[in-house]
Amino acid sequence: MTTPAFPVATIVGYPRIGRRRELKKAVEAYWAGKSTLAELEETASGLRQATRERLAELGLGRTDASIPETFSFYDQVLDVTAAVGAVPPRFAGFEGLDLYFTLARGIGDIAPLEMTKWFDTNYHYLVPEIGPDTAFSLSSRRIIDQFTQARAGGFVTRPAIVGPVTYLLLSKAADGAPEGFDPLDRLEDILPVYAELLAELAAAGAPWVQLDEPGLVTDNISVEPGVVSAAVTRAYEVLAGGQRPAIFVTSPFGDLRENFPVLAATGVEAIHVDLVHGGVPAAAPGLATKTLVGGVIDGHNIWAADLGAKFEQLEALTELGASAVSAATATSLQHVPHDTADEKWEDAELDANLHAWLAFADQKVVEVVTLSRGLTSGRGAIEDEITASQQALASRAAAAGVRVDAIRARTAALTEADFSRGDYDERAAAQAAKLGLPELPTTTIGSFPQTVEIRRARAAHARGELATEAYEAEMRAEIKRVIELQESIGLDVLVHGEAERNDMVQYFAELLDGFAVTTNGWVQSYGSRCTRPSILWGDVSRPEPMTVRWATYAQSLTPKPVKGMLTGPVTIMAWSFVRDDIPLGETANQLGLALRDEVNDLEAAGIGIIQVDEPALRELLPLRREDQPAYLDWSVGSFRLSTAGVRPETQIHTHLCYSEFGEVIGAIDGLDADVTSIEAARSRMEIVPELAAAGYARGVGPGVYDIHSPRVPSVDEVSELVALAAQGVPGNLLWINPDCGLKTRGYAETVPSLENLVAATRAVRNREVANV
Ligand SMILES: CN1c2c(nc(N)[nH]c2=O)NC[C@@H]1CNc1ccc(C(=O)N[C@@H](CCC(=O)N[C@@H](CCC(=O)N[C@@H](CCC(=O)O)C(=O)O)C(=O)O)C(=O)O)cc1
Ligand SMILES: N[C@@H](CCS)C(=O)O
Ligand SMILES: [Zn+2]
Repeated sequence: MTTPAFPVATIVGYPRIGRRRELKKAVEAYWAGKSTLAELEETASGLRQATRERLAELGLGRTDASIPETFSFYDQVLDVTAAVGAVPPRFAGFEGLDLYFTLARGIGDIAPLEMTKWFDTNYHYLVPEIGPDTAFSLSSRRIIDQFTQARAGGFVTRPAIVGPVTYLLLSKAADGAPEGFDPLDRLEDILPVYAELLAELAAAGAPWVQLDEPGLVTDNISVEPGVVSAAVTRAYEVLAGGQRPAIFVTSPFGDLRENFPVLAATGVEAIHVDLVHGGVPAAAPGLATKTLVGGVIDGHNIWAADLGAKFEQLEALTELGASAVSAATATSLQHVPHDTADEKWEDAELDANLHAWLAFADQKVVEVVTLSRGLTSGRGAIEDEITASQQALASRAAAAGVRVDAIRARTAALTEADFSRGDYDERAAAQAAKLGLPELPTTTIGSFPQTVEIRRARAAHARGELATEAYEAEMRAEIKRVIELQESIGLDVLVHGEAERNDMVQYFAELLDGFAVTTNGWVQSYGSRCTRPSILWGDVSRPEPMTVRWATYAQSLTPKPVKGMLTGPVTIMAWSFVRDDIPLGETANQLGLALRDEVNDLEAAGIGIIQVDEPALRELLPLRREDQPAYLDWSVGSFRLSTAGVRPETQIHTHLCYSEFGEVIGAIDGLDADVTSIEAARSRMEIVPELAAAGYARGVGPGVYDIHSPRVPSVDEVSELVALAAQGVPGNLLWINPDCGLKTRGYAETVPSLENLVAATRAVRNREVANV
């Protein structure tokens, strides 16, 4: 086969939710029965074509495979599950897009696939369930059809698929698989299906295909690195051997390290290296026939690049003896918003300056195209752009608020004592005496359903159509309803319900100095759910209390304790775009201090239990083990800083979810919270024996109600999970709560689910249930 030239400029992927979340709206309308399948397909097809047109307008080639096809209705890992037909038996009877959405969301008693973090991002993928008997066959032609549709619309694009090694590394063993079975054991069986797909793409005229292999940059996986390398060799020996387009393997999120020479020795035609998270690799045999694609533009953050420094990285790649070098992004751009032009910067706190410092997806495409011009025509051809990029960086460094001496002085003066609360047993005794809670206290994680009315009121307030006073009165009325509801259900520790919060991070970013927020900067978090990550550009401080009046209002309505509710420093950082000009640990301490002031103010206002959520604690864990201790040190430290200023009788809670926490139990212990609620229902309490084995001896609330699905768990189901939890957590330390907040749920399922949770707890307390 003659290898077609790899495009000199490309991106690993592009946002697919739409500039105005058109896909979210279309998919949700279809789920709600408000539109037909044909209408959904038409919207999706229109969005794909609009994306291609936009990328061509920004400078990517229309017909040279520069533009990747990275559209997905829900998730790119689920797309492979559908393509290879790896459908667990409980979904038998469903077909097409309805099967696809049922795998994602479940229905009735059919549980969906589990969802978990995609590498170190706030994007979540659906975990494939692979067993020894999973049958693989090419079961969806969508990937081929999308290429053909693009062709009909005047484009020759590059289909992009999660590669076979990463797909299996991200899978979990299906229920009933024998001990010791690993999904990677099925590599030989899945490869023929990938090969068939590649052959079909070649037959449809695709010159290149992209196989995404981020699994090769992490050693944070269950199998040994040597096993991964052997799988890479085998996979690409098989795939390169067949009828196929030229193969481009990407390696976003980290350094390929030992897998770089392994890939170089295979028959693939182009290899991507992430030069944002990793370094320029050493030359390796096999490169002479390959294109090296330098992932120099950060797809996971929003700062405009220093084009001079990026061009130097590309120049270093040209020294390695590859047949050609191209410019690209380090990761897919799905993790950043579409376009800075969609924001009204003149309205923003920081005005037009911020605009000049930023690059969203479209600006990043232009950066890549500019660098590629330097590659083809020499640095001189892009000197003006290099100078402009360096001037923007200089203006950013010098801007007011980027460095605030009083904030730096406060973090510099921190001592060991600021991070420590003293002896847990003494605290526990003081809290028990003060709070007088029953055995197995029941609580929720914080948010109650965000109803259409709440969101509508907030949108009207943002548009200036609803006065602040009226908006706040509506929120107070909602808080009152939620308090009364919890009292009537019989929960022990109440929450105010977070009605006033658009998002648990953005809400705080709007109130803290050092952050900017966007209006249209949506990024997909999972399926149709999106967030607008805030932009952390300067030194952080808290101009005034943020939550105290809401918390005290809620507490004034009930004699039961109401938890104060804050988002922790690590999670605020993980779900914002963080600055890249100072160490993360410094920002974490600034946030820790701002939150500490809030925690102390809540305590002074009479709030006796304060929850500081850290669901993203595991998310930022570095992908290479050697980098993890330093991260855990600053992240755990910043949480402790935020919570260590309170008296012993004030009970500090934290909450963890959306990740597997087994490997960071030391860090959970390090947080030194009095009570930790943790997602556990879907994994049927997997974390409990892990905590027990580690000797964890503070309060724990392993989730007994899976809030990700609209299913109402029965009293028996909840009792069973409580019984399982009780096997690993002593009764005096066990709390009963759902897995996570209820904001994505409706009241129709929330109320009976919480009633069942309380009923199950009472049955256990009354010893009506065995094994407890
Ligand atoms: C708990 N999780 C969170 C993560 N990240 C966050 N930043 N926040 C989280 O809570 N990561 C892990 C998990 C799971 N991830 C998510 C992510 C997103 C959602 C979610 O429910 N998102 C909502 C949008 C939330 C929001 O910002 N709401 C705003 C704006 C609402 C809106 O769209 N308004 C409309 C107008 C409405 C009308 O007029 O009727 C508009 O602006 O067009 C708000 O409430 O004000 C989503 O729908 O995607 C959950 C879990
Ligand atoms: N307090 C938040 C935590 C979500 S992770 C909530 O209940 O939504
Ligand atoms: Zn949660």
